[in-house]
Amino acid sequence: MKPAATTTLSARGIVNRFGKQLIHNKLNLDIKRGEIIGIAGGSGSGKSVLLKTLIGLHQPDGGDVLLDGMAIRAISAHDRAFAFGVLFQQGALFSSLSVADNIMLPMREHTTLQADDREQIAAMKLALTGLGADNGIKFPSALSGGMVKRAAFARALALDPQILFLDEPSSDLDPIAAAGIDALIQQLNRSLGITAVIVTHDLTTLLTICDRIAVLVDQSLTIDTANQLRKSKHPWIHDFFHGPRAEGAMTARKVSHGN
Ligand SMILES: Nc1ncnc2c1ncn2[C@@H]1O[C@H](COP(=O)(O)OP(=O)(O)OP(=O)(O)O)[C@@H](O)[C@H]1O
Repeated sequence: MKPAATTTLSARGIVNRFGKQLIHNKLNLDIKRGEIIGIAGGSGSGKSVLLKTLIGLHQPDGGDVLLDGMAIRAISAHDRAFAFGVLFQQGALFSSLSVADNIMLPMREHTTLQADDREQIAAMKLALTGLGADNGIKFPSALSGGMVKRAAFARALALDPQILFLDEPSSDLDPIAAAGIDALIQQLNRSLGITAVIVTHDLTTLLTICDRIAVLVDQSLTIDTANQLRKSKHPWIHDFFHGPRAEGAMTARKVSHGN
């Protein structure tokens, strides 16, 4: 059990709508420093829109997102780049740039680091994500799906962010590669104390590495530990945590946690 932590990112009364479609109805979320929090919910429930809102890429129709008490709309894109590292769903690497150049891009945009230092840092980030510095010269088209995720991970870590956001980090990966990504998130959280926010459908990720889970249902969030959410009487939450896939993931959790 981790010690009680302070809130780092706070969403207050978030409203998002597209035309007549209400996506978020005054939802609240407090992300604690150093936690791994999962965001789950049905397809189209608004998880990606929520993630974009949290990092300031989408301006909500109502409510505010605060980073350490400051409204993120008042924080410059430059400062946000240091606060948030983002791994987008498909990796979103630039295909015309090598892996190392992809990782160095945020450093070129947001720091005055010299080329030698940028290269050294890129090699370090590649090593940190288990990809190996020798993969830096490759282009994204030469990487497997798991390697793309790790390269995108290395880029998300380029500026040593305070909070790492991951949109479906293990989607399209085989179970072994997916477990490797989970282990990497956990390792970064334990060794660097990084806060991680993971949007995922992957029950194994949710049940084995997340301290808390925020479930997006009925345009709002229900947030708790997996054990408490498994007791929920809400039909969607109950079915999500008690379906055959959830029972398999619970078995994996018992093996890794012992409970
Ligand atoms: N820019 C946009 N304009 C109009 N509608 C949008 C826009 N972005 C998202 N939506 C709608 O908002 C809803 C939520 O989308 P979102 O991508 O956040 O869902 P999600 O929970 O991430 O889904 P999935 O799990 O399938 O990725 C969807 O109905 C989507 O069509």
